[in-house]
Amino acid sequence: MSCRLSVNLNKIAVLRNSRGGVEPDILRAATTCLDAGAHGITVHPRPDARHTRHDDVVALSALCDARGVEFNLEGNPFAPPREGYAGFVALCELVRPAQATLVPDADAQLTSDHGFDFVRDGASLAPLVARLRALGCRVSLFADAGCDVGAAAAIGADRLELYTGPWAEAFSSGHGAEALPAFAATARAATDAGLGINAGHDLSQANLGAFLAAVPGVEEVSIGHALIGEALYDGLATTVSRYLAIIDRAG
Ligand SMILES: CC(=O)[C@@H](O)[C@H](O)COP(=O)(O)O
Ligand SMILES: NCC(=O)COP(=O)(O)O
Repeated sequence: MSCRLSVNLNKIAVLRNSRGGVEPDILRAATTCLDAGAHGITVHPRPDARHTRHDDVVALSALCDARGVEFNLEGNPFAPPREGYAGFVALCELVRPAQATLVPDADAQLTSDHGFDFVRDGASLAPLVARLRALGCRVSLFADAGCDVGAAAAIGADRLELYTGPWAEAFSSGHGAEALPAFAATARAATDAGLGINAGHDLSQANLGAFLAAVPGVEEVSIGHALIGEALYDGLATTVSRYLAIIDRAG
């Protein structure tokens, strides 16, 4: 199975918002990534609208629909709406993303840093997952390596997205080999339970190949922070094609 690459464009919006206005243009960035072969676009609009905003979600969703590629919308379904942020489920109802990825982030969190506690949150997640699936979305749940896969499978989602922050941290401190077995075991258990596997957070050109080589069945990676940073040096299209080459080599 060949893994697919969804490029997260949050960081393009960070740069744009730092000055107001429309540059860098998030639609142009998305088009460049897709032209370079990326399989889809991800955004994770946050309630404080610090990067991607309501209008970005609408415009990127339309672009992905027109291009026939996956739009992956991430967010916390329990975060209340506020001015400028309709709420995750309301956004999904509006744009019907091909994939809805549920992430348990607190409102003011710097970035995502953990998956769901499926035993604790299963009963509240199940009806939301059913509602999103009824919209036609594939539903993915953000999950820690070592999570309770049985409890996750009972919720009725299609996939788990493995939170790879701990992998990236272990890799950069020279302890990657110690971190991988928990990811591989969780991926195997999820596959056995009928769940697909996505992965994301702090994946980079440096750490992606080793992750894919060790963790079976990863169907999609969503990558933003490192990819946009690397693109400052090498250009967005070249950087996307380098990720695709890493994915190809991993089989
Ligand atoms: C779920 C996940 O790991 C990413 O979506 C990450 O949260 C990106 O969000 P930021 O760009 O706000 O860090
Ligand atoms: N789901 C993970 C994602 O979209 C991108 O995370 P990151 O590469 O920005 O850390």
